[in-house]
Amino acid sequence: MSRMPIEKYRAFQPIDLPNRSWPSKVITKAPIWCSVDLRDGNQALIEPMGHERKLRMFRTLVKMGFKEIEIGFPSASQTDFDFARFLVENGEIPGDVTIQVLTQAREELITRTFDAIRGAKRAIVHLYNSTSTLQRRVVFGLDRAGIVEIAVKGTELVKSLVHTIPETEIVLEYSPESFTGTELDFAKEVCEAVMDVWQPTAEKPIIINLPATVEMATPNIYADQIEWFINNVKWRERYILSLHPHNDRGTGVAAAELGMMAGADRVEGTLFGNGERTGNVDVVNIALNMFTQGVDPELEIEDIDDLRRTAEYCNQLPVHPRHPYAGDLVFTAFSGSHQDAIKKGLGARRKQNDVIWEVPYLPIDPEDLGRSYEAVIRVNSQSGKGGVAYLLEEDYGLHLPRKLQIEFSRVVQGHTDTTGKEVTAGDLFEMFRKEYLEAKYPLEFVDHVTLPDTHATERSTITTHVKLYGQAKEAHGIGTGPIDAFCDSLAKALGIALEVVDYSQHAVGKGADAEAVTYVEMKGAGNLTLFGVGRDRNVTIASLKAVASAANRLHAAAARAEAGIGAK
Ligand SMILES: CC(=O)SCCNC(=O)CCNC(=O)[C@H](O)C(C)(C)COP(=O)(O)OP(=O)(O)OC[C@H]1O[C@@H](n2cnc3c(N)ncnc32)[C@H](O)[C@@H]1OP(=O)(O)O
Ligand SMILES: CC(C)C(=O)C(=O)O
Repeated sequence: MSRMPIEKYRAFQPIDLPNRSWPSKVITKAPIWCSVDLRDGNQALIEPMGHERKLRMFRTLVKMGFKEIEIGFPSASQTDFDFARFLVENGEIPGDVTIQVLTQAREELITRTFDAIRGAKRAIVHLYNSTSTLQRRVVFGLDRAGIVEIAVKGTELVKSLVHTIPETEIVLEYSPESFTGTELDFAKEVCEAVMDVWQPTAEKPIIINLPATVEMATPNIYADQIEWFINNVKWRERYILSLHPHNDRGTGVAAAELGMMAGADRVEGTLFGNGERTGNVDVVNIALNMFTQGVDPELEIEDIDDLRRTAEYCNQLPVHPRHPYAGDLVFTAFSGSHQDAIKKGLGARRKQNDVIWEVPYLPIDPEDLGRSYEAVIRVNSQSGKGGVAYLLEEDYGLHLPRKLQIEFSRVVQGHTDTTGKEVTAGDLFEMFRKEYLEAKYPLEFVDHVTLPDTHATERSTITTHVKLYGQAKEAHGIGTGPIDAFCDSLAKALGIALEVVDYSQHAVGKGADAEAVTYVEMKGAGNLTLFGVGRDRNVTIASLKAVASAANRLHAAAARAEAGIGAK
């Protein structure tokens, strides 16, 4: 028997934090957002963005309300350098937006970084070096002191260059890269050493960014690490604590949320989670999670489809159809019981005019994200009557009586089971038209004259013109109303015995274009009952057509039964 090689792996050790307080905290306000789409996102692309795609992404981020945007790694590539210069020189950076640039703690890279941001009003210089036990050993071959020295030297150099661009306010961000694989006491040591050099104040704080460069454990561990850091590192009021989660275990969003509960002030991430390997944390996801809790996310996400298209264009990568909030299918229900509950939920909302959003299976109102209800319910072989009825009602104004919904959904089910394919609202209407409105054989209604009986005012007499098996026929009847009289005429003259079981009618459309739609449930030979539907500008004609439709459907069902095919 095969076995996974579990001996190659070991469990992440829990953090010793007996009085952890984050589990009972609640997120009540948005963090400081920083987009890293143009840096961490970009460095992970198959084809990194060129100038035009970068600019489109930058303008989109500004429009969304990001106040801090990492625009690249200017010392690493000419494209990134030129892009920084373009933004600065062309007045692309709004007064309330701060650009951020990443650099390794290496002299030539730091110097070039300063050349890139010269002239900006304010810039965050983001300095990093890896601090994890693994990278110390295999990448740098250095002990703790050697790693601290890289960070300190880098910080000293940044500090010494600040005066060379006095027109630019410089904020330092320091990342002990691969923080999640770093012993907490060492993370404290290296961050405090950086702060000792930089000498931040409460008015001019440093940004300490604690990245889950690789997500190595459950998100509660990340929260513990953040809370431990806040409790143990000096000068809490002099640093902004920033999170930078990746998503290796698929829990990047959870890690960010628990990290915020643990006291973080700031979150770095990307739109829809593009980024190295499984991605950076998805800021849209976190923001909309907050929104669904009634907390202002302080990002504008009013047209999520447009945003998704922009991200897909800039990254040249698709967003998964099931991606939270943004995927093509997330506001779509195929399964019958979901459709039924959504239909009822939306109906109840319309009636009650509720402010609070509560619709089964829809944690957010699609309209709030610029999406429509149209895509909410789609029909395939997993669907029930609710979805079918919803689409016919929404798109064609047809309010099918409940029993007709059941009857017609069997017709649809037969079709979807055979094809295995989805059916659109247009397909459904076509099926409905063929099944009910076009049911004209063997009996076709042509015309009628209905008169109230002068001797008994409650009764109507009718003269109908129909075709039976293509032959024109005239028939006469009398009854309590036009339908009853029509049935009487059919029975007397043509031997078609029908009994009305249920009847309803409503208008479709408005004004001169309004039409009546009539649904009649009729009992025929052998007590079989089926619906007929008629549609006409004249309410009486709509009803008589409905009777003819039912007669034809009963006839077809009887013929199928006789042939042993089985009546519907
Ligand atoms: C987790 C993250 O996402 S961090 C950001 C990563 N992003 C990128 O790497 C994208 C852009 N990077 C690049 O284009 C290149 O790596 C450059 C231009 C920055 C540097 O390129 P190179 O000079 O060829 O060096 P390379 O990237 O291979 O770096 C390796 C060297 O830098 C050292 N180094 C790596 N990171 C750092 C750091 N943060 N600070 C100081 N030194 C570092 C390594 O120890 C190694 O030194 P060695 O050559 O003496 O062994
Ligand atoms: C530079 C750092 C913050 C980074 O990108 C990471 O650790 O993922």
